Amino acid sequence: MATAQRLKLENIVKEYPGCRANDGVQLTVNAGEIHALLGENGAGKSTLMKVIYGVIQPDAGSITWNGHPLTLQGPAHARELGIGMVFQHFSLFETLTVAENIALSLPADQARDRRKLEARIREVSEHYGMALDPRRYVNSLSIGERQRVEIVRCLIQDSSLLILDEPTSVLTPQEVETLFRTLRQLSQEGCSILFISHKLQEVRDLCHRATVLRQGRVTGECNPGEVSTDDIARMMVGNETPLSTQVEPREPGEVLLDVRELNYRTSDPFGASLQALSMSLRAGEIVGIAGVAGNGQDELLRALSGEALVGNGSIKLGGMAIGQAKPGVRRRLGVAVVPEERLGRGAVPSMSLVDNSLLTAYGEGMVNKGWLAMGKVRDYASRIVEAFGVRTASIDSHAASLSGGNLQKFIIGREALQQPKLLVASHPTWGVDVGSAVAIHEALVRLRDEGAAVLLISEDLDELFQLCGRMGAICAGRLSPLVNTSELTIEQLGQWMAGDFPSATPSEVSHAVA
Ligand SMILES: Nc1ncnc2c1ncn2[C@@H]1O[C@H](COP(=O)(O)OP(=O)(O)OP(=O)(O)O)[C@@H](O)[C@H]1O
Repeated sequence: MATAQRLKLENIVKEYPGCRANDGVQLTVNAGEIHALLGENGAGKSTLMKVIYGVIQPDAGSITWNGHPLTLQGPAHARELGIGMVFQHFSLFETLTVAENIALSLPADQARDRRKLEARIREVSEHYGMALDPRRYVNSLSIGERQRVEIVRCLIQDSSLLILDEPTSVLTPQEVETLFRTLRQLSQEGCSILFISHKLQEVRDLCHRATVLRQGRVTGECNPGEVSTDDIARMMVGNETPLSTQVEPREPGEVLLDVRELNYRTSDPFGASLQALSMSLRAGEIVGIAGVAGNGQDELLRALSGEALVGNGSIKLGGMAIGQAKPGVRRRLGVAVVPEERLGRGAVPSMSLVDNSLLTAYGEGMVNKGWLAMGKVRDYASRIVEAFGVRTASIDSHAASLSGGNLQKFIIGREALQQPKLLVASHPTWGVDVGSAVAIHEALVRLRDEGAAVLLISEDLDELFQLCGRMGAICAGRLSPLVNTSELTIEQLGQWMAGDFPSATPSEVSHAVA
């Protein structure tokens, strides 16, 4: 018996100024199929998903839905037909409850009877093993629970196609397992799933079929279970791009950053206060900090960057106390920072790449006696785009118009090209394709070899083990000992991530670098 075809796209074209994001895309998704959409950063995946969800209209091409031609009027129309989407950045109101949030996307007749809606939320979430209390306020939910709200919201509307845009990048390994169980169950019940991810092993584990996009065009299809992750990566990035970084060990130099007994009380209700955190970083080494999101990583980055000024405990850079120094002063002393959030914190969405370059790299000869040397700013932006392979129509494009991974490459490039003494990088390869991840890793290793200290905060354990000379974990604002990576097993690191470690005393910290 032939499998029912749920969705068929033919010759979809979508053009933006200076860029053909989708260039004649063909795609079919069958009933009950988990279909991966793969491709390098800027390949056109998110654009295609927005076409399918009715957020944008294609310039050309046709969509067939359950055998019938379709012109989507907008997302509400898509939802009515049974097409649901879970975005990379959730669209929930923090001060409303789960049920209130879900009610907002339902037609009025379904949203009115709140009791009935709450019962339905409980029923759907229990059926799919995603425990959710409809009366809880969204601001009290973890990231994984928020994602559940988005998924349940789609399922309540009887979605028969669920689109997930990089759903696992924000989840802990345990949450990923739960999500995959739910997705497999949905697929067995006939729901189709379109799954965008850069994590190729996950795609192999979960997906029945994969379509690969490159520069807006389909370049291949495969059954991911039958090929290796390297084969899939090659389909995405071609033969020339290396798929992994060679990291030669290197003897580090003098202590550059010295943090002692740092206490910092966070005002973020979902963060973790830093408790007597001590560590030392030497010039010419990459030190990694693993941990489940929300355990103090952001607070540590704020304390080191100067976004938060700390008086309790000490931070010294090259022997100079900087705990009370503002971000601008620290930048002048050679501190560069890559925060986790790209839009809003790493870059201003409505500003061009040129202006975003100026924001942190102004010390690179861009300001002369109070006058801006715009030629230099433009040269700097062009150098970033060139050196880090940032795909953009021009350096005058707004940051918000870049694909997620390309903006990430731009921010890393902007910080790395300043040749900092200390780079603090949080999740530098989040949402970045396999080829670009290698380019970013190489940039970090180059900085190390030029004598910089790099603090790498990441949830990607492969990345940490590959790049770091020493590493440890942060849990509930406490830092484990930082030990030589060659002496650390993944099991031990897992225990440390769960908080099972003795507190490192200041003398142990000194010992670690002696
Ligand atoms: N609103 C927009 N204005 C101008 N260009 C855009 C806009 N949205 C996307 N683009 C461009 O379209 C291309 C495809 O972007 P898209 O976000 O679809 O890529 P992607 O495959 O999802 O990438 P990533 O893996 O990095 O998320 C990119 O070159 C991007 O700069």
